[in-house]
Amino acid sequence: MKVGLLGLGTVGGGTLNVLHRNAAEISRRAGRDIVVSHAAARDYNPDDLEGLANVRISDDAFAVVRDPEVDIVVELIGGYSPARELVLEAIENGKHVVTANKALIALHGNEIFKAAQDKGVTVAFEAAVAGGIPIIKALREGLAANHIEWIAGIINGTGNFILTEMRDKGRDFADVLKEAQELGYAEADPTFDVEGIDAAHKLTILASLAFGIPLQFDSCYTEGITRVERQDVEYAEELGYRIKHLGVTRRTQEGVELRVHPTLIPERRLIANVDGVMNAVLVKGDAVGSTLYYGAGAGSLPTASAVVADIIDIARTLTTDPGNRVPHLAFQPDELSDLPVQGMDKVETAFYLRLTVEDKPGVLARVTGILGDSGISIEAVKQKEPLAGETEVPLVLLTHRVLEGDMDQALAVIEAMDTVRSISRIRVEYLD
Ligand SMILES: NC(=O)C1=CN([C@@H]2O[C@H](COP(=O)(O)OP(=O)(O)OC[C@H]3O[C@@H](n4cnc5c(N)ncnc54)[C@H](O)[C@@H]3O)[C@@H](O)[C@H]2O)C=CC1
Ligand SMILES: N[C@@H](CC=O)C(=O)O
Ligand code: NA
Repeated sequence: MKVGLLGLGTVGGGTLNVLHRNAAEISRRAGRDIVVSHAAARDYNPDDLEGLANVRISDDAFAVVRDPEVDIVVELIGGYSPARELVLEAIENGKHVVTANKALIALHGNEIFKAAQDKGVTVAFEAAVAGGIPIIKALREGLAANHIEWIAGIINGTGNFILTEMRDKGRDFADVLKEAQELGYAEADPTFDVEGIDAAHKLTILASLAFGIPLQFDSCYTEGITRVERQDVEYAEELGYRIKHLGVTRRTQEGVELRVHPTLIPERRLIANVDGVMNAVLVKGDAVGSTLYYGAGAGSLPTASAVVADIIDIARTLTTDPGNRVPHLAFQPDELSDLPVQGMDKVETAFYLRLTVEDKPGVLARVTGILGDSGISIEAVKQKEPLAGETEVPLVLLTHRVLEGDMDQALAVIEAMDTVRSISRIRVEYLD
């Protein structure tokens, strides 16, 4: 089976190397030899690549998707365009597609899967979510018996690497991000990682697979890690929590929650201890209960592992009737439902609040009084010592669960107090 490879960077290079190194084992699994015959890349480093001898390489990606010899196009160039046009043309030419491009799937997946279905080809995207972890396989196949209740995951390796290094070694945000870029973890535009956009792409995909809904990236609430301060990490730890960047999607009475944001998690939870570039996804199904999937969320070989697994899957089902293949979004395409994504004001979580207040008597009583008036009860309070020479003190509160709309109202009143300088808030999830 002949593969046309688009992109020879971190993931493309890893894919070429894994196909070369493990060729015999892969052939035994797939039932046929799988070879890269044609590749396109604007730039690549031949010293990092194995098995180049029989590969035709140019910088023309469209020549690959138009090559009649190519059976599968593997898109690893990233971005929206020309990735979308390349994938659609590959499908139109009757080729199967494998991609690691979560941005492409989250925004254009509905169009791409429709085109693939019409043409009877497969578009596989295991590497697009949580890198090497076979989470898409788990959701589409392993958990197919379940009514999925919720998913919560650390699904951006770069962000988790940054938070971990800041916490463990006190390193500077920009310095750790630079290292993540050098290690090949970060997106071409790293604001996608640190502003939560990459995690939102992945969560959008997970929600569709879990609940049988069309991809709706525009409705995902997205908050990144850039506003997490070191003192929040420290105070959270004093309270027995870790701060993780989490994607959460939950089925509710009214629809689904779809949200990506920093989150306090009790430190006793396994997922609170997932560090560095590792990812983890917790899935709660009604029959199976909670299941947890852990592994490298980014990097050359871990991501290539998922890409190559998809190629093998396609090789195994080449002769299967297209209608009998596993559906792209886990549910039969004519069975997708239109559950609405709920507004954040309807989401219920506990909250960590850090207020910077004037060090005066009565401020704490007034703050807790306002929260109480909105029906928000408090689990813990810590009033910190003022820093040397300062007249302002941090006031840290942990609340019980509350509707976000009620919290917004209470915080608007607290913010207006002349003794309150600033407020930061982080949602808290117990994940049970
Ligand atoms: N780096 C990682 O750990 C992971 C990356 N991904 C996804 O995999 C895809 C590839 O990412 P990386 O390998 O990190 O990127 P990269 O920047 O290392 O490699 C991109 C490759 O595509 C080539 N390229 C770009 N535009 C091209 C064009 N128009 N025509 C021909 N070649 C072109 C570049 O020359 C380079 O060889 C992206 O969609 C990314 O989101 C997914 C999971 C993990
Ligand atoms: N930039 C992404 C790469 C994998 O999807 C990440 O850091 O998780
Ligand atoms: Na994966």
